Amino acid sequence: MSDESRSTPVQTPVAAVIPAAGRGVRLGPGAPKALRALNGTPMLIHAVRALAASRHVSLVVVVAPPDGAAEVKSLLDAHALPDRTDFLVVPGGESRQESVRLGLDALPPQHGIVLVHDAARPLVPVDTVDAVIEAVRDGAPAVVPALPLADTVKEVEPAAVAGDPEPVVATPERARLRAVQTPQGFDRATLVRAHETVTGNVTDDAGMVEQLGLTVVAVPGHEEAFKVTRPLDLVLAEAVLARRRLNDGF
Ligand SMILES: Nc1ccn([C@@H]2O[C@H](COP(=O)(O)OP(=O)(O)OP(=O)(O)O)[C@@H](O)[C@H]2O)c(=O)n1
Ligand SMILES: C[C@](O)(CO)[C@H](O)COP(=O)(O)O
Repeated sequence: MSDESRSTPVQTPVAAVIPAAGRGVRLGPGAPKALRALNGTPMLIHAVRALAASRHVSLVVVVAPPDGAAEVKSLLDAHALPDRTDFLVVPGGESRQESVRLGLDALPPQHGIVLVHDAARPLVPVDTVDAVIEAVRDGAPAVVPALPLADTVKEVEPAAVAGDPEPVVATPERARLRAVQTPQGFDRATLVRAHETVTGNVTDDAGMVEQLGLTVVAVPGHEEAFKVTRPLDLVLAEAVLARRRLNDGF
């Protein structure tokens, strides 16, 4: 696309907000999830490097566990990032939504495009990051990376007691479903408006933009952008890192 036909000029600076303030309850006991090691390096550092690998990203805002901002700042100081990338650290909130809002509040004015990326998706490839940025620059107010599903999905009547049988009420057509990842990319003003306007239970930022009545578009996600949620995901993440080392000839 030529630069004249873009709604967001190619020079518009891009910032990434990385919510990293969650506890990681589903991962089991231990340090806050973002600070746990993958192959000896904190998950958060992998995630920050993954976003900073994009030459378009000039600022990374890390939203740290509420009492962990100083520790996160020291970690970032100790692990080199590209010279072109600045970073800020702010303390997070009670929910992912609140943590993202606190990250947005810290952004300097010049960043017109914002990516929101889970620290819990430490291995997203740079091509996925760049595809999201490109789609925002091409005029989409909100962009999600997404993958087709491998499993058939059922809608159920949730059981009152976990583990009890649950009646199946529907089988949505799988071809129309996608599993959504991060980074999700936004025209900044749209994302700020969504966070000012939408309340209630949302599990991703693009869902808030949908509630404003705006169009969200999906671009191809990547299997390595999976979210580290449960213990087996740590095993998978270390295996992906080992495969990368082999491919890189280390
Ligand atoms: N109060 C919160 C909760 C979550 N997150 C971040 O949002 C991302 C996605 O959340 P999830 O994977 O659910 O992480 P946790 O909330 O830590 O996981 P759990 O629900 O198992 O505790 C993570 O990078 C997490 O650190 C955050 O910044 N602030
Ligand atoms: C934002 C997200 O990663 C998109 O798949 C996901 O919705 C986060 O959900 P979680 O319950 O906070 O893990």
